[in-house]
Amino acid sequence: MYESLNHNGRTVFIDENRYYAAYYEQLHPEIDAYDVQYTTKTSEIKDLISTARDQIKNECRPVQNLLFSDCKLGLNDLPNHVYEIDWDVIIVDGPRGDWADAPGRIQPIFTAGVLARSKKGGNAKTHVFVHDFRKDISPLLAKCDDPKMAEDPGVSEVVKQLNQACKEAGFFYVKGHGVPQSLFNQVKEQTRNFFHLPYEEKVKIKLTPATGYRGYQRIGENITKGVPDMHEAIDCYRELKPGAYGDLGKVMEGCNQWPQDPPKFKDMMEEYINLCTDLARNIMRGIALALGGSPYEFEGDRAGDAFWVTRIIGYPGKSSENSQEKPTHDIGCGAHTDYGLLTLLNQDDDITALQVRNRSGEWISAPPVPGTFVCNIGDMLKIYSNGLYESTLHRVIISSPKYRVSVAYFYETNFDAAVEPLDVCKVRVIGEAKKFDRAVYGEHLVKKVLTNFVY
Ligand SMILES: N=C(N)NCCCC[C@H](N)C(=O)O
Ligand SMILES: O=C(O)CCC(=O)C(=O)O
Ligand SMILES: [Fe+2]
Repeated sequence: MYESLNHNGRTVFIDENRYYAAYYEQLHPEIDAYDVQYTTKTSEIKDLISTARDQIKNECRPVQNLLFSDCKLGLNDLPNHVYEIDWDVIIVDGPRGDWADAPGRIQPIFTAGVLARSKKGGNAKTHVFVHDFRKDISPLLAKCDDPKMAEDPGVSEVVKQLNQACKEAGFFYVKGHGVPQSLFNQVKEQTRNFFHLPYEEKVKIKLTPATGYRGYQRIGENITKGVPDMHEAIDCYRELKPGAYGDLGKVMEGCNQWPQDPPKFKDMMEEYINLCTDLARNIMRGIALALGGSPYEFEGDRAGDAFWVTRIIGYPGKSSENSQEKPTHDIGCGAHTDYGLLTLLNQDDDITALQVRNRSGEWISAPPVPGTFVCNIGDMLKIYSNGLYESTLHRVIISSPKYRVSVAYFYETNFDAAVEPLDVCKVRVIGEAKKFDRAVYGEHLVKKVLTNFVY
């Protein structure tokens, strides 16, 4: 990649592992690779930032020659010429920062900033890209049962990031989520095993109106805006006691239908769903704080008895030698928004297919990041937030020949919740014409489910 992007220029690669740097140089003789020693720890982040602020006029000046600098945030042991070149592009994609003793990216980020600002050769810009978008929500999870969680600095950092992500993108990746990696990956593996079975086997748990729309649907059976989606799926919903929500609940009444094969599929999924429910409730506490409310805003009558939906999905590959049915087009799932509060998506590690529409109307890929959930906001949270947060349009486009699986967990409000903007949000979007009508979640869901299939 570096070679094709860089025409007659030079590329320097920096890594904290001396052996890796040497190996990299061997692989790419046109690149110079150097090793570097990071001296920070992510656990010191607060001190480091306040030192930098105190020293902004002295050691940690934004424009300076780092070779002679004592700023703790700067890297000063790289080869001299690295500081002298007017770089066009700097990419920061390391080192790791996901545990307390990890170095974190504060040194490369600070250094890149100084190099960009300290150019000698006129006005040309240096572009700095920082790859660091995964939200580690573990500080929030650690304090989620503490009513004073908002006062914890780790929690308030997560809340700030959630607010920014929900406002700007409507989508974010979550790590540090506490779902064991083995289970996280196992649900995808067993999903793959299920869809690999012959149709006769899968159709034993067929979805019909009589099953409360629970069970297996073949490729093309789900419809989005009139177009059949090129996916097969098992749909599951929280089970409702008969008559629980009167006529409204009737459509969704029924028992989930679990396959016999793979064995223990039901047990695995129920364990997974329970963990997702806890996780989503806790992320919603963070989002409640982000909206300026109490952490428990989405409990009680709103989502204290949360309804949930789980879709276990398989997408045939493009040339589909690996699937029983040929896809007739490449739309795995047409553009839609999700219906409830928050979606936790566990997608296959090595295939990019999910796309999200940004505020300028462009479709942006949301590639898999192993071990993380992709989260997005649903229609009910858009209403609660009075439109401060958008329920983002997304779709799945098939371009890989490989069969792709994903497991989407949807955390919703109470089935009978009457949803309207929170008071704290009405205040925040004052003067804006946008105002949302009240919606009853169960009505919204039933309306969607009844148009998702033609029976
Ligand atoms: N429960 C949720 N969110 N399901 C999302 C499925 C989106 C596709 C569906 N055919 C539609 O048109 O909505
Ligand atoms: O499979 C995916 O990546 C997304 C699925 C999805 O958006 C949905 O089922 O609502
Ligand atoms: Fe979706």
